[in-house]
Amino acid sequence: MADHVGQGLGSAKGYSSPLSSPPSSPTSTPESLKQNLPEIENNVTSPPATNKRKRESTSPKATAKKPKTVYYGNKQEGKPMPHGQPVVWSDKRQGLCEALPYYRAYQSGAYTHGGKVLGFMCDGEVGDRDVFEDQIMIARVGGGKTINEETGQREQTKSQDDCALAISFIESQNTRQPIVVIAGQGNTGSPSKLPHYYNVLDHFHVTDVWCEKYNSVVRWMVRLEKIDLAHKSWWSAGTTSHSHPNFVSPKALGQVCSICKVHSKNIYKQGWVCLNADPVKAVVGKHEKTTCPAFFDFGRDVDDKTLKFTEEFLLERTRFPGHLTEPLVPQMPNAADKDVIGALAFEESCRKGIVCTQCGCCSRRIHWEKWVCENPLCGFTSALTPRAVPASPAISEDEDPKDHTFVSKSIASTTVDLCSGNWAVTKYDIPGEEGEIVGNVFHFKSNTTINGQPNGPDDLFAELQVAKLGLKRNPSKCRGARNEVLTAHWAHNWGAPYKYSVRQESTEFEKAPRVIIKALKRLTWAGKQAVSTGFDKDDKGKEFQPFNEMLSVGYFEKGYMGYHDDGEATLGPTVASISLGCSSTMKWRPKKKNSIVSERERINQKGIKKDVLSIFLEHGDIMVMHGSRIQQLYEHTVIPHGKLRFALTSRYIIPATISDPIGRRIAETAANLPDFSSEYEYDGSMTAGSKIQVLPRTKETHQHSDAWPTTGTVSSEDLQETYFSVLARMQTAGSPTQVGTMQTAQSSPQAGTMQTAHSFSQVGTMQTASYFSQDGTTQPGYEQYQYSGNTPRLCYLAEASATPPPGCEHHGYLMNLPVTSSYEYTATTYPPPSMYPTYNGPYAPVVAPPAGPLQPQFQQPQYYGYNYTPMMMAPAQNYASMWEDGQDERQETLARQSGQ
Ligand SMILES: O=C(O)CCC(=O)C(=O)O
Repeated sequence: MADHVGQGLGSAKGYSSPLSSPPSSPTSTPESLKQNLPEIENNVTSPPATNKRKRESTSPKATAKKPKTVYYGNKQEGKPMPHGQPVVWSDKRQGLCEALPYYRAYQSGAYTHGGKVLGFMCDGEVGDRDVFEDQIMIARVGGGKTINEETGQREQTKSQDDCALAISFIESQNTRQPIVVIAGQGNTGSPSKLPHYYNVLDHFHVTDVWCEKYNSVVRWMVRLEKIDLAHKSWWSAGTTSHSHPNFVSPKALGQVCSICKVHSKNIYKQGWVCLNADPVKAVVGKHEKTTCPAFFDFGRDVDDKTLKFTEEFLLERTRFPGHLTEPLVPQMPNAADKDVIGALAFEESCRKGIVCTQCGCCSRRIHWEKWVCENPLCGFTSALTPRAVPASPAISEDEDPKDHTFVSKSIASTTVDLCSGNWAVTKYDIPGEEGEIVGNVFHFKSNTTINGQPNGPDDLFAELQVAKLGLKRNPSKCRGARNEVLTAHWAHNWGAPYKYSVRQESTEFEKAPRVIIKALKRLTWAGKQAVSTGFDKDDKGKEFQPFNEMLSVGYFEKGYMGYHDDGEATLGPTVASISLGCSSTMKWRPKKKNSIVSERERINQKGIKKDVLSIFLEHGDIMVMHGSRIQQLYEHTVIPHGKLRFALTSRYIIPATISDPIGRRIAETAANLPDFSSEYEYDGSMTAGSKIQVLPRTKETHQHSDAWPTTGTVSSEDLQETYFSVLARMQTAGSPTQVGTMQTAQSSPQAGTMQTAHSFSQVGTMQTASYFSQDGTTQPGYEQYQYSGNTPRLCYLAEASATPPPGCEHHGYLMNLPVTSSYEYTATTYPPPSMYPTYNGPYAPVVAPPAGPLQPQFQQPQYYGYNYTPMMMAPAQNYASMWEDGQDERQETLARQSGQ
């Protein structure tokens, strides 16, 4: 390894997520990966032999498969095989842009940031004088090409005067900025056959940026030299030998121009020429070109198309004067990132792609819950378990709702009085081309009371975070192609399949998680309200059609849904959606091909119009659009303002419009509601959905200990140390009803009793370590608890999922987990098990402590946010009847606790 490479990478801070504290795992460097890459044989690349990068979750199968190199019908047929393989590659442009911090250029051939070039793409459009060798690249810089109507080729027909990209290359050279070069299979000049469509070559540095003429047209050129010259480049033809760099000779010497006094190198075989055509220079406060009059004047007739570079210019080598600070393989977000205070694992860095540590494939985050390598032959996956995000205003960026609200003068707004509940509803009348009303947008404004209702928005938000929603990003353009573009949000459809331009998977309502059905009921209520007060309310026959579909959409930080309409011919006139999580702005603008405009209108060149309505949606708000013509005349977009948001949107798909009878049957069956759906009927009232009794609460403050890890196995020593301590620790700031992280420990020194450590790192997922003491010896591990129901105010049920050790009984808990930011949590009792339709197993009753000597901690029954039998393993019996029996006693205890 060359010294400079080692040095640079040693100090690499990595392109890891902005969440990064110093990574806990070693940074994977290009060098280390290179060393691990075996020589290519029969076009097959083996994965690196070892990879120590820490991952929170990785498919165990990942290392077993050997990804094969895929060759396309590229422009390099007949070229020799390369000496090695790229450590980073992609077959999708979006993959590169999402996974590589040094190449976020979706369109252009170079990625600039802070006025410097960080990444450069050499794909098609190879110029006559371009050079692509083992150690150097020479290429034309930037734009200015148009289609030549005669040849049909893209050609540069006009001189490039000021070239912003050339200035950025000069800045990279001056600041010693390494540039990563990527080569595409469209490049005819590569010395070998490139194995993937996009292949990351290596770090280069700029040695020369100059202006030349080609076909009498001025153009900018750049010469880049590979930084690590000590090792043979992977793209060298397999048969060529590696030439070690000579930094002394040859050198392309030059001379000073007698007119402008500026030195130019001697780079053309045809002779020296002045190359001074600075892109722009600031001269006394203004920008002025300082091109020398002798620029590109050879003093004789020279056909500029036939110019050739001198051997010296091609062979000279320049030691890179800077340092490599960023690796070719960016660090993927890892557990250390997640442990940074405030990090949720929904940050933009987690929305981005990764470079697969097994095969180097740039992989977009297609699945909501994990990264899956996009190389179909690999199988690597990686995940970060997200934090439980509380339903709190704190999860929205600091936005002023007024700044996100706009109502065009042509739109009348009125307040709608609903007969039930305390929703504040605003109705907007949306005009057509003649000013007639074509539909309404309703904004149902929620509030903390509505949000906190059982099965209300807070509960829905908590449940959505743990439900299996199958959310995926789907192609919005060019499905399967190199330029395929995935949406900036994740989605999954429920009920009748909803077919629109973005194709996605759909699951019938009967298989949907309960949260979908609960939300559907709320949207159905809102839709009905809207239709009964909408612009066509008097039009008989325009009855509300209950929704038979729901699109669940999830957004990470910086996700969005672009302008679109819900105007498919198969859809009914009403669309309703509920917003959960961070706030967002929803905006409507008239489509191009109609005469509707906003008073702010200044139609831009592409005919795109300004928004006529913009509303600020907060957690719990419901939006309803009613009127098909809204969809014909307008399009809408949604831009969230925070790290996590869900939107559940329902529509009515008209079965009669599905011409294929099988498709119609499938849609009808998929829309059947599960039997339990009637439990979640919603009528807008304040008591709606409160089948679950809300009982009095008390607050207790408990000892706080940091001794425990938030995840992982807890040793019995840990248990002893934190003997019967309760830790309720908030991981996220916000209101006192948020669910945070909670760890509990209970223990008993007696044979036949039990020690338990509970560590809650997110709503609904509990990591546990349990130790059963049978005969004085501790037997670790047996329980893995699962929860059913995941809402802050619902009781939680922990159920052992494996068989207990001999002599131990199955054991269950009822729990409740509201956690406040001051290390207090609210102890709430819970209604009888019959109130919990999702659970049919046994419940641990609250009973008195066992007889006999006890540790002081166990001498009183404890109520730590949940009631349980402190140390005794309850024998299997009829818990439900025991519950009933203990009811009075519990009420008394509660009354005592709440000082009544
Ligand atoms: O509220 C949202 O995020 C998007 C709703 C929407 O426009 C849709 O699903 O079509």
